Amino acid sequence: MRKVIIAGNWKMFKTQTEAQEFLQGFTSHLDETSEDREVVLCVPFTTLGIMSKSLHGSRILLGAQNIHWEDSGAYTGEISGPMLLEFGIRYVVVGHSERRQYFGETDETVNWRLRAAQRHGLTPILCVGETKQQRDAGETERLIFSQLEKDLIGVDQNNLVIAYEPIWAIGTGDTCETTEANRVIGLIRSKLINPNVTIQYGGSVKPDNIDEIMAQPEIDGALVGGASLQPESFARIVNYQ
Ligand SMILES: O=C[C@H](O)COP(=O)(O)O
Repeated sequence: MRKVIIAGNWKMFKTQTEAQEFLQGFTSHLDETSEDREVVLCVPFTTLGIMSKSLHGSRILLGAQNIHWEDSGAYTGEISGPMLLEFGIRYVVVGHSERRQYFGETDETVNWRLRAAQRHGLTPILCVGETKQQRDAGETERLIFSQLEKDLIGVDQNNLVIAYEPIWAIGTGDTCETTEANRVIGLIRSKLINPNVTIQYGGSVKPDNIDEIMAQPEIDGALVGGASLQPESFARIVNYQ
């Protein structure tokens, strides 16, 4: 039985005050019927402290958006596993396309970060996905298989979540056809040693498309950016039918 995980990725949004305001609205909108799924918020480092306190005893789990591969060292601007563990987090996003595109993340550094997360008992959410150009050139499968092959060297597939995020669908409102997302996720699963890895879809997930996305047999959850910033819209996504 595969675990269903709906995760919000706040990216570089929300101050501590805004994070607390979000939680007040969000928790009151969660349905009891959604208890069969895990709810995760991957928040900016600066809100981990306040979120950790506010979520104590709650069903909502906390995640970070990056982790360095070393435990400490001269790496200005980076955050390590032991630093994250102090906040009681369970998940960490690794290899998001924005990290790959704007911050020089490579498959090699993604692999190091994945293994560091697991070394500290955290569950990494590995993001893979193709650009519009790669899709149009018919390179989607080759690119994703290459990412998986390189990123997963030495990674324990029993403590792993994968998010298929077509880059052209991120923040654009241009959602991937649900049947196509299902097809690609099925292909990703076929390349794994552990077929029970939770594989999410990410890219313009909204309250009005989540039911259709989650009805697809290969899709085990969602990694939600923009629509996770508003309490009502993220609660509607978590409460999908
Ligand atoms: O991590 C989340 C994804 O990048 C999706 O972002 P989005 O829901 O704003 O398209």
